[in-house]
Amino acid sequence: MVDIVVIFDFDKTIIDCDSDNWVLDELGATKLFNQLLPTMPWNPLMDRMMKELHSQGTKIEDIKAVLKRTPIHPRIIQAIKSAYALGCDLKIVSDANAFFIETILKHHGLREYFSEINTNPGFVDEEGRLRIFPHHDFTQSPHGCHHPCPPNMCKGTVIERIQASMSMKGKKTIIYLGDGVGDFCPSLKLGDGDYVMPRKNFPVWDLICENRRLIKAEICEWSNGEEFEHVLLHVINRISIDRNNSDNTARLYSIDCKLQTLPGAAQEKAFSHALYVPH
Ligand SMILES: Cc1ncc(C[n+]2csc(CCOP(=O)(O)O)c2C)c(N)n1
Ligand SMILES: [Mg+2]
Repeated sequence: MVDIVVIFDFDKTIIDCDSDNWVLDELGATKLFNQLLPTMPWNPLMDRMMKELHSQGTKIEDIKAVLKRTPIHPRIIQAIKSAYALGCDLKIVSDANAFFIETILKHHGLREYFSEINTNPGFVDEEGRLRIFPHHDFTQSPHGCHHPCPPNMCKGTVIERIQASMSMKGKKTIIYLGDGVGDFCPSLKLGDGDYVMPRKNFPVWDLICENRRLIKAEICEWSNGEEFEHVLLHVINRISIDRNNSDNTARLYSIDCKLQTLPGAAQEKAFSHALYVPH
């Protein structure tokens, strides 16, 4: 049994673009988006853009078709399946939205590999319009984090909640993968024994390099789909081997304690036997 939780960012980590920009570009809405961006926060603007597209006749099926074409590296799909098969608990923490993420994951048959998706709510309303809301409602109160987190989501707060639930379930190690400035705060929350996998030459990697002393987790960088798979599976293997070694040490120690109560010849016989007993 592996007790590892793997937490993935989504945009530019699982998929190879920013999903919001991908959808707006593909539907020809980028110009209006850029005009309005100086006047509105990101989430309300995405919601507004979906309203504009809806009123111009864009259907949910058109948005889904664009999402299904989102670039994703085949080795990343395989890495997710392998990490799951090795017994890891997989979760997503993303500043994209639930509709985009779920549509893309379902298209690749990946939805059921994840036990949790923490992101901005996104759903289709009764008029067939996609609505997008902030994960954290910053109009009520700021989330209060001083790290470079967007106003609608502090991923560090999400990680702290996951850490609290892990300690109740006896899960021990986090592997966190991300690329953006919003992935720095959760990286700071990781402890000794955890792993952070920043995407090399992306904003979170720069922040981690500049603040190495603040990071308690082991840092394992990656830059493309092949490295994502290779590094992630290597880290999972290493944790499993370390865990087995410490379990074996504990088991041999307990055998040793029992043997010391036996007389000499019986001790030797029992010890050679004990080493070959499969567990
Ligand atoms: C002030 C401000 N600027 C930009 C954004 C939007 N934003 C930044 S990175 C990103 C992709 C995140 O997906 P992931 O977390 O999966 O990488 C998005 C949607 C924002 N919320 N606030
Ligand atoms: Mg990202």
